[in-house]
Amino acid sequence: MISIRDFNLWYDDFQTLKNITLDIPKNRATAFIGPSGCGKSTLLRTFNRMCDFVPTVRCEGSIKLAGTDIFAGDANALRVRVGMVFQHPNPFPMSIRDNILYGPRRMGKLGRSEADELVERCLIDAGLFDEVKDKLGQSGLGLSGGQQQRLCIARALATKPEVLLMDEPTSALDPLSTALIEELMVQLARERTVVVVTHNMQQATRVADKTAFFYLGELIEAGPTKQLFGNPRQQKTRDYLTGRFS
Ligand SMILES: Nc1ncnc2c1ncn2[C@@H]1O[C@H](COP(=O)(O)OP(=O)(O)OP(=O)(O)O)[C@@H](O)[C@H]1O
Repeated sequence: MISIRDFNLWYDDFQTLKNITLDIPKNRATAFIGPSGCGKSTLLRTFNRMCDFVPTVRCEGSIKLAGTDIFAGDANALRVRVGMVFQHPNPFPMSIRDNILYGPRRMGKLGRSEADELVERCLIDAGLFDEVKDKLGQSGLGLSGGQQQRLCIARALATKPEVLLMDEPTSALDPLSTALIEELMVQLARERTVVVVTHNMQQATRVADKTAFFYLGELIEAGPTKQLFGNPRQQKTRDYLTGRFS
């Protein structure tokens, strides 16, 4: 679904990503792991061109989404296809219903019943419908942290993205909310491509079909999650997984 070839990225003259070549499979979950500062989030953020907002960024190489260069077209059109969920839940200060309709309304007018159906479908897909169905008009900010994160997932699903990027989506949540979101990631990845940055190795083993290990801006190793954790090919991966460095 996403094909990255010889990709390099600099912030000013600091090279953050070095010669990355990687394929992200369609309708699967892929995890990015590695020590803090190795470039996982930077790579994730290039997939929907969030890097465009950082004036000091310079890139070289190619990233294709379903065969098309992501840097060639309009960034907003790309972001409709590539949704994102952040580390800290960030509902907009508006109702649960309006949070979900925010993106679709910017794309065009929606009829009442079409909007109702979309809100219900996104909330069901995000595993939140039963908890909020009687208070869709209330503020999204009144929900618990875990519910807010599921609302953010529902909002990200509303433009029907083919790819969902998740940047440490559970690191601010309690274990129960984390378990719910991990379950959700597995379900979501059946119908769309999910890419998740995580510091939680167990999370990667639970949710990801493929895992990529980064170190100091380089992709050290990528492969099926079972193989990468069970039988890593590179000594550096082995050392990281066994806690020799963090
Ligand atoms: N906007 C920015 N301007 C300058 N440097 C940046 C910017 N964003 C990230 N960096 C630098 O790029 C490097 C990679 O950061 P990035 O956040 O991608 O790493 P990471 O592996 O996701 O780290 P973490 O796990 O701590 O989130 C770091 O050295 C960071 O300081």
